[in-house]
Order: sequence, then structure tokens, then C-alpha cells
Amino acid sequence: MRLDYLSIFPAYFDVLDISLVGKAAINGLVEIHAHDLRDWTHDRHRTVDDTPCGGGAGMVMKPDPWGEAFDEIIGTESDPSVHVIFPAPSGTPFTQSAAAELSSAQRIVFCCGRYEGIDHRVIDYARSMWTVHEVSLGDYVLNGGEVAALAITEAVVRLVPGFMGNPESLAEESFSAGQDGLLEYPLFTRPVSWRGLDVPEVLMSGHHGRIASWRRDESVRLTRERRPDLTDSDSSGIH
Ligand SMILES: CN1CCC[C@H](Cn2ccc3ccc(-c4n[nH]c(N)c4C#N)cc32)C1
Repeated sequence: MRLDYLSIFPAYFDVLDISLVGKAAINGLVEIHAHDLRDWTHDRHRTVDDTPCGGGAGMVMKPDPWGEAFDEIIGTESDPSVHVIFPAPSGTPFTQSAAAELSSAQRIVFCCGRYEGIDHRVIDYARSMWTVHEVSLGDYVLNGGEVAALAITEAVVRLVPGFMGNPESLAEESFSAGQDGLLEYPLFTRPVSWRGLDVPEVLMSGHHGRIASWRRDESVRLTRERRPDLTDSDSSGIH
């Protein structure tokens, strides 16, 4: 899997060399390339923004640098196997199932906007050439797309076959299919007693049936408390 990041702050992606994603890069599972969008400007000030047509606050990212960057990084041929991701507050909420789908992609290009956003013709052009995803990390406003690109990268790469040392652990995570769409149960480890707080006895019983039942009950309880929206979904085990 090749991952490209287009941003006016490419240093955001230096962190990928440190994290788990860095290990995947070393193992050859993923190839990471960060690019400075300003490398595709031609004026002395390396300008990437301009005032919004129709007025309004802030600045909008000009289409020209993006188009020239696309030509060089992706090419000028249409290819639906290339996935181009535009993080944006107006995007579709990014989910675990979207991460799972993207984990089989061979090429993902993240377009990280800044200012008030990117000229919409950039997205329209990308849609005419590649498979485009306009996604949102959540219902809050960030200053740009970089943090979202990092979060999406981690969510996707950890699902790439061969990345996780113990793929079985993926099955029990919140939001994974194996978890019935429920939140993860509380976790405990040694010491059994810590500052007057004890591990639930059932977890020390060695009785696998009771442990599984306790964990399921806890997942149902937490999901009802914190994510009632998940309890109505078909995939959840709660109805
Ligand atoms: C005041 N304005 C409002 C519009 C957005 C401006 C900042 N910005 C520019 C590009 C850009 C990309 C993503 C996000 C973003 N925010 N929240 C999320 N979940 C996102 C995601 N994915 C934010 C962004 C700030």
C-alpha cells in the first residue's frame, strides 16, 4: 500500500516514521510519501490561497497547485483503484467499516486542506479521475485535514493483513464486526488489588463461560449508556 499526503504542513507526517505505521513501512507493508503543496506554486510567495468568490470570511485554497501536484504524484490517467481522501467537516463520518474497506487499497492519497477549505473544482476533478472520499473525523472543527489524515491512516493501516502481530485482537475491538457493533468491555490486568480497587472476581474464576457472559453484559451496558445510537443498528446485538 502506497500512502501519499499533500499538505502545506508535510512535517505533520514525520510522526508516521515513529509509530506502528513506521514499522509497517519498514516491513514493506506500506510506503509513505509526504509532499509540500507549495512545491507546485510558481510565485515568489509560494501562494496557495485566495479570497472566496462570492465573498465571505477567510481564504480558499487555489485549484492550480492541487492540479499540478495530482499530475506529478498520481498522473493524468483515470484510475478508480486510486483512492483520494479529502478530510472535511462536511464529509461523511469516517467509520471502522470505511477503514476496513480502505485497508485493501493499493494506493491512497490524502489531500489535507487548510484555511476555509479547498476550491471545490479540485474535488470535482479528482472525482472524474479516481475514487474520492470526502470524510469527517467527527462533529468538531479542526484547523486542517492533517490530524484527520493521521487518524484515518492509523485506522486503515492497522487492518492491513500482516500488520497486526495478533490479528485475533482485531475481532474483539469496539465497532468491529466480531463485537456485534458493541463497545469494548472494561479491561483489567495484574495486580488483582490496586489502591483498594479489585479486579472483578469473575475474571479470576477461570470459568470461560461466565467470563464471556460478564464481558458481553458489560459491552451491552456500556453501549446502552454511551452509544444508544449503536443499539438500534442491525449489526448490534441489542434490540
Ligand atoms: C472555520 N473553518 C471551518 C471549515 C474548516 C476550516 C478548517 N479546515 C480546513 C480544511 C479542513 C479539513 C478538515 C477539517 C475538519 N474539521 N473537523 C473535522 N472533523 C475535520 C475533518 N476531517 C477542517 C478543515 C475552519
